[in-house]
Amino acid sequence: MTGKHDPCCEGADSPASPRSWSVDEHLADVLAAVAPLPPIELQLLDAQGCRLAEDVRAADDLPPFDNSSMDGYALRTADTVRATGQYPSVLAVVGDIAAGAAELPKVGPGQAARIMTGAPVPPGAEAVAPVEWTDGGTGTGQAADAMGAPVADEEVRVLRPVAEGAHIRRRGSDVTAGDTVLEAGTVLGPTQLGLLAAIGRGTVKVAPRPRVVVLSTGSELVQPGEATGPGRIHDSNSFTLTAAAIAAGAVAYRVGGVPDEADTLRAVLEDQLGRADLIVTSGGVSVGAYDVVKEVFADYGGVDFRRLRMQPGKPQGFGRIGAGAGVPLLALPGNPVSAYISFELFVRPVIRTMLGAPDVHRPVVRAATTAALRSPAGRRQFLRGRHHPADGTVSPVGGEGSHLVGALAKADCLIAVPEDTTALPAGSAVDVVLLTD
Ligand SMILES: Nc1nc2c(c(=O)[nH]1)N[C@H]1C(S)=C(S)[C@@H](COP(=O)(O)OP(=O)(O)OC[C@H]3O[C@@H](n4cnc5c(N)ncnc54)[C@H](O)[C@@H]3O)O[C@H]1N2
Ligand code: MOO
Repeated sequence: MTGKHDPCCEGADSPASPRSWSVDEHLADVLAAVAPLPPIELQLLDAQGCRLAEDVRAADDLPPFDNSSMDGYALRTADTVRATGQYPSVLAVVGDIAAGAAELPKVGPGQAARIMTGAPVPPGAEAVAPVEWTDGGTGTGQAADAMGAPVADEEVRVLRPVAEGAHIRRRGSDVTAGDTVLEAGTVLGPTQLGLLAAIGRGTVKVAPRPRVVVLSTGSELVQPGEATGPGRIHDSNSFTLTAAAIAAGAVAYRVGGVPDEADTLRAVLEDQLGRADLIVTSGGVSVGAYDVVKEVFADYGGVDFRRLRMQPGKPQGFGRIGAGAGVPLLALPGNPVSAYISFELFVRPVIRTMLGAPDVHRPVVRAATTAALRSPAGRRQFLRGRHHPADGTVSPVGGEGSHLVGALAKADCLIAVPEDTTALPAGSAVDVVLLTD
């Protein structure tokens, strides 16, 4: 936004609002205000990546009937006991069974039916000889008598004995009717969705992905692809935050570049409220003269603006807006690094909580810093870093400035320096928040 003082990370605290919150206090307050979303029934492909909200049982056996695993001939094993390449068993072909066939010929002694992979095993047959174990047969197996009953038109020579059950996939050998095939809490990927389809489920009950509206405010913002002009910059936050919301498991809607005009912001919010389970804004939460975000949220009531004892990400807003219980809203600072780190520390856990995910927080590991670190007294600092798991070290990337998006894009972790620490020599052990999904 315009009219802002130096957006450095150590802006002066306002004497009018002396209270400040720790990172942990703010996180606890934010998480206390949200809960897992109620489950919904979704079409299978809409449920990809979602967590099952029910135990799923199979209504029927899988496979649902005995069927052939090979293209070949269904036959009786006794007919092939003495079969060899030199002295094949010669069987009369009494039918031709394609996958999906409903009418099946009966296979009697001395008979065989040509059968395709996946086709039902006909009555009387005890095994399937793959076509490679035969001479390939000499007919189509489709001849019928005057009454339409199948008759042997040609023959097939079987070149070796075929054991009982050979190349037959038995009914229920995969899944038995009544089995719990997937348990509540399972994340639905391609193979789980395939299993649901295989047992005939068209829809499934899941924890829905939260619908997150990401909105960046600031009259200086220009959308990427458009020319900037004097004093203008490209809106990057709405992309970072939308992508981060999707990576966290949400469905995200990006609303980029809402100018610092109260009426416009109000209208956009009204418009977006209907499709949001969560609203995330960036910009306008500090003390600038044009920070209309605070003004507009004040109209809704219920949005609290705070200063946190952290760097970056000091100014934060959160609450609920809209009718009834309202929609939870997190208002993040505009500085791009501040916005992203605020997302990782507060918004991501909110999304994970709404998803009912067991892993709400990013993993934290200990590592030795490869460089000396310094940090402001009384604030937990989150430096950007690269983690080297092979030797248990972490290297800071870029400086402290909360505008450094170039360095941010090279980082794969955050280095957390505690509030009471102002300097750490190289080699010191630090907490490292891993950012890789
Ligand atoms: N007098 C004070 N000034 C500032 C303080 C303070 O305590 N006293 N705090 C500083 C800190 S810390 C932060 S963080 C920022 C937060 O400011 P806002 O949330 O009001 O954000 P803006 O003023 O709108 O923007 C700050 C900065 O970020 C750029 N920005 C904003 N939105 C985007 C976007 N979508 N994409 C890319 N860049 C964006 C904006 O142009 C500014 O440079 O306040 C400090 N000031
Ligand atoms: O840049 Mo500001 O560092 O606190 O969020």
